[in-house]
Amino acid sequence: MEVTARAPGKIILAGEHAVVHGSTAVAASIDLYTYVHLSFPADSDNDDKLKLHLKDIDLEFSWPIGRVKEALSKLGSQIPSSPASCSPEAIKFIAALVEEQNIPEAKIALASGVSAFLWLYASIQGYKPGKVVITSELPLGSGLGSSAALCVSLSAALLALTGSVNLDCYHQGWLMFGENELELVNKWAFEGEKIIHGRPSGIDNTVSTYGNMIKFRSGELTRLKSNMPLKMLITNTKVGRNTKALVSGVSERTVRHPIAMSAVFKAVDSISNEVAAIIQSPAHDDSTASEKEDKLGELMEMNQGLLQCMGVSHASIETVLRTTLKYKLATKLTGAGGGGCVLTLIPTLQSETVVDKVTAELEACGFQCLIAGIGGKGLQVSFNSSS
Ligand SMILES: Nc1ncnc2c1ncn2[C@@H]1O[C@H](COP(=O)(O)OP(=O)(O)OP(=O)(O)O)[C@@H](O)[C@H]1O
Ligand SMILES: C[C@@](O)(CCO)CC(=O)[O-]
Ligand SMILES: [Mg+2]
Repeated sequence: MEVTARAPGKIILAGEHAVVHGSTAVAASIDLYTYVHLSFPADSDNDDKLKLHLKDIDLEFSWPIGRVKEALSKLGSQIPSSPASCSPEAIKFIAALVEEQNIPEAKIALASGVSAFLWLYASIQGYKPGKVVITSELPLGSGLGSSAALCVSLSAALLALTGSVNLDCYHQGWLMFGENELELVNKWAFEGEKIIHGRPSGIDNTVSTYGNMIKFRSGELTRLKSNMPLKMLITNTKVGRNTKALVSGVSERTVRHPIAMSAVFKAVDSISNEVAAIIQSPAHDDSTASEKEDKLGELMEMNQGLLQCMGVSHASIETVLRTTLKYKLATKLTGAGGGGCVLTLIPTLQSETVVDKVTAELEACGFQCLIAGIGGKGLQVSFNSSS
C-alpha cells in the first residue's frame, strides 16, 4: 500500500502576527506544493525501520522501529481520530531520536521538521515500519508556509493509510478528502505546526488544507469567494529566518507595551476585514476594478507599516519596498517576516515592461522573483504510484 499527498504553500494578504493575538487575517493558497509519499514494506521484506528521505535536501534518516517504540510508547498510545499535543516530555524523547541522526550543522533548522514528522508518524500510524519521502516546491523557512504544507501533506498521507477515510471526488488522479477528514488532517497538522512554530495561530495549516482564499480569526475559518483576479509578484529576499523566533519576539514586545500593541492588532483587524470585503465585492467595470486594486494596495502598505511597528520587517524587506515604490507598486512582507518573502501587488492593467523592469531591479539586488497562481486547491491525495 502506498499513497502520495500534496499540500500547497500560502501567502498572507493581511494580518500575519496579529492573527496570533486574536486579529483577523486573510490568506490564499499558492500553486507550489509539498509532496509526501508514504509506503509500507511487504512482510517478506523483513524491514523493521522507519525511514525518512528529504529528497531535495539530500538527507536520509532511519530508525529501528523498536527504538522509536522504546522512546515513545511509555507516553501511552495516541488515537488517530483524536489529535493530541506533543507533551514537553515527548518532545524530549523525540529530540533524542533526532539527535542520534547527526543532522549537519548547516541543516539544523530541519530538526524541528523531523521532530514533527516523528510525532505525527508515531501518533497516527503507531510503531509500524514505513518509508516517507518528502519533496517540496516551496522555499523552506521563507514565509510561504513550508512548515504547514509539510504538516498537512504528512498528516494526510498517514491518515489515508489508516483505512478509514472517505474520498469525496475525483480530479485528474488526485482525490480530495471529505469534510470530516479535512478537519481531522487540519487538527493533526496544527499539532505538527506547534512543534515547529511554538505558538501558531493555525492560519497556515488551515489555508494549506482547504486551499482557495480564507479569512481566519481565533481558530475560526471563513471561506472567501474572490471577485477579483489577483496577481502578486513574490520576492524571496533569501534572508533566512525562523517563524518561531519572530512570533515569540512579537509576544515579548506585546508584554512590554500591551496597550500600544493592542491598538496595533486592532488596526490590523480592521485592515484584514476591509481586504476581505474588497476581494469579495463585485467590480462592475474596469474603473471599479482598478479602484479596488488601489484600495487593496493602500491597505497592504498600511499593514506593512504596522508589521514594522511589531518589529518583524528587515533591511532586505525595506529594500524591496523602496524598489517597488519607484514603480508606484504596493508591497508588504508575507508570513513571519524578518527576511523571507515579500508580496507586490501587480495591477491587472500594469504593463509587462514595468513588471520586467522591477523584477530585473530586484534580481540585481540578489533577490529571487516569481509569480505564483493564487487561490488554487488545497490538500489532495493520490493512490497512483506514478503520480
Ligand atoms: N519539506 C520539508 N522537509 C523537512 N522539514 C521541513 C520542510 N518544510 C518545512 N520544514 C520545517 O519547517 C521549518 C520552516 O518553518 P517556518 O515556519 O520557520 O517557515 P515557513 O513555514 O516556510 O514560513 P512561514 O511560517 O512564515 O509561512 C524548516 O526549518 C523545517 O524544520
Ligand atoms: C506569523 C504568523 O502569523 C504567520 C506565519 O505564516 C504565525 C501564525 O499565524 O501562526
Ligand atoms: Mg511556518
